[in-house]
Amino acid sequence: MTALDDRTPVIVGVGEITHRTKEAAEGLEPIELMARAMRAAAQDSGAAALLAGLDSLDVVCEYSWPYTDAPALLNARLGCSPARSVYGVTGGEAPVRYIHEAALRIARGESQVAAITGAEARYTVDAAAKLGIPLAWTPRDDSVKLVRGTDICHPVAIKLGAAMPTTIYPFYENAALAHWGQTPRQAQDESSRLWARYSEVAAANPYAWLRKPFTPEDIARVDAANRLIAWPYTKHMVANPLVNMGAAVLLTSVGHARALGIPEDRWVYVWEGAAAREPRDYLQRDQYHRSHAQDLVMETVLAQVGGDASAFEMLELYSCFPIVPKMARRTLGLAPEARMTSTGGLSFFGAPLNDYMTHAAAGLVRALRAAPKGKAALLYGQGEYVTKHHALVLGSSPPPQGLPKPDYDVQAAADARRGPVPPLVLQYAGAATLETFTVAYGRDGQPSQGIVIARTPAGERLMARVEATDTASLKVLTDLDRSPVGCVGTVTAGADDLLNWSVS
Ligand SMILES: CC(=O)SCCNC(=O)CCNC(=O)[C@H](O)C(C)(C)COP(=O)(O)OP(=O)(O)OC[C@H]1O[C@@H](n2cnc3c(N)ncnc32)[C@H](O)[C@@H]1OP(=O)(O)O
Repeated sequence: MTALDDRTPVIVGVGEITHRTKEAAEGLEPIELMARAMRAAAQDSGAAALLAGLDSLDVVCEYSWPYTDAPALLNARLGCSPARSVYGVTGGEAPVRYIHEAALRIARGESQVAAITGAEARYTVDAAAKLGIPLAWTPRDDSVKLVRGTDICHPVAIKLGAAMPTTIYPFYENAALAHWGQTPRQAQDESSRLWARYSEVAAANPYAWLRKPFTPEDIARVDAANRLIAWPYTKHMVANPLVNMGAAVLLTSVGHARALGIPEDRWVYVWEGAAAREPRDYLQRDQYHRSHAQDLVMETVLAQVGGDASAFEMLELYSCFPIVPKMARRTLGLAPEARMTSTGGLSFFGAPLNDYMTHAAAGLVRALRAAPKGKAALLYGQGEYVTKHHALVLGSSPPPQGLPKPDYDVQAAADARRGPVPPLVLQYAGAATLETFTVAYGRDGQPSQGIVIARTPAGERLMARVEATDTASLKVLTDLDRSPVGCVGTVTAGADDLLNWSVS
């Protein structure tokens, strides 16, 4: 057996905090949640000296209470002075990338102790705002630029109210179920069963926000407590950002872990990974029934463990909306009833925006420590609007291939799979075939409008509204027994320079 390279990166400490208070005055600000998670991670490693030697810090981009300089505030709270202190960019996959890149820096000998941390406190922030209670926290800095859908999406999508994740992911759901030959009812059944299993995991996770198992019926049934958000997703099928949560992951090298006396039963190894992205503007994509970037990332990590997903003892497949793990599990060749989370998912564990995957990493680390030697786990995060994909293989034993490979980018292979992108037209009248769609609902449970992406007979793409008063078209869009994708409607000029689509 070859000796283990001292530069081999290992995760040695994980920490999480979930602060489930209803009292705004008791709420902890995000920087404090991060500080507590970092201290918990150091304690978890068993080496108090670990934080003193921190040389690299990544703070996951935070939205609920923006700070002028979050890394500096955190370092001051912890008494650390890492040479590399970076505030992240938006994206739910970001923690996976930061862990991967921290491991590569350690393998290159550029870093000895690295931390990834993040937190959100939107539950408290929103509760305090509703009650008009000022929060005695570090002053927030609203001049900090936070990327929103309106910075990313095409102007026509913004005008149509389709620049939010809750509207965009249903475009993929509705296109994919038609492509897979499912009826909407079958797809809804798959989503609610899948989500029920995520909720069971959350129920057993002490850090989860909603610690109760939900049945598939609870998740799919539309009622006052579980209103439709955007067809076909109910409130229980979408990520819950109203949480107070923080998490941290600490990495070091095998050599340094030994020097600090960190016991081997704390070590979890970083094996390999892959990343790719879709065009940021979703109207510039070739179709909506799959993500080439996700496919390539999944295929690459599958090949890294020998081509059979059963090699993953446990998985975390990102779960902001059911379509993301539903697509990923098909590419991995997993059975519908496979367990795809160790955390509980963004609807039930909770969705601290960009930071869910730091919690997911913590959960997988704990699970791998308890697993037999030689086992692998898959950590897959996704960001923006089915846009950024990053997967990382962790292991309970040293990586079989030696130090992790520096190049994890599979972008060129993903791009090579793309078909032609249809030109977008903003003015059009006549027949148009439905490519995909959603229906947005108000708080009263009534549809506020349908939003469709359709193709002209010349193959151009357009985006149009279905008026709330066009009940015949909305009935076709929400028929559970027949997908409307592929059906031909008529486009006419509508209000605000936008187009209307209606069933012919
Ligand atoms: C790459 C990515 O990760 S993309 C994903 C990005 N994240 C998202 O898009 C978040 C999507 N979700 C949401 O925006 C919100 O959950 C919404 C808008 C659907 C619902 O939020 P609200 O309108 O504020 O909720 P509402 O007023 O109906 O109910 C509030 C209560 O429901 C809870 N709640 C809010 N959302 C959810 C949810 N998705 N699931 C379960 N409970 C929820 C709140 O915590 C609150 O609980 P309380 O009664 O204990 O105080």
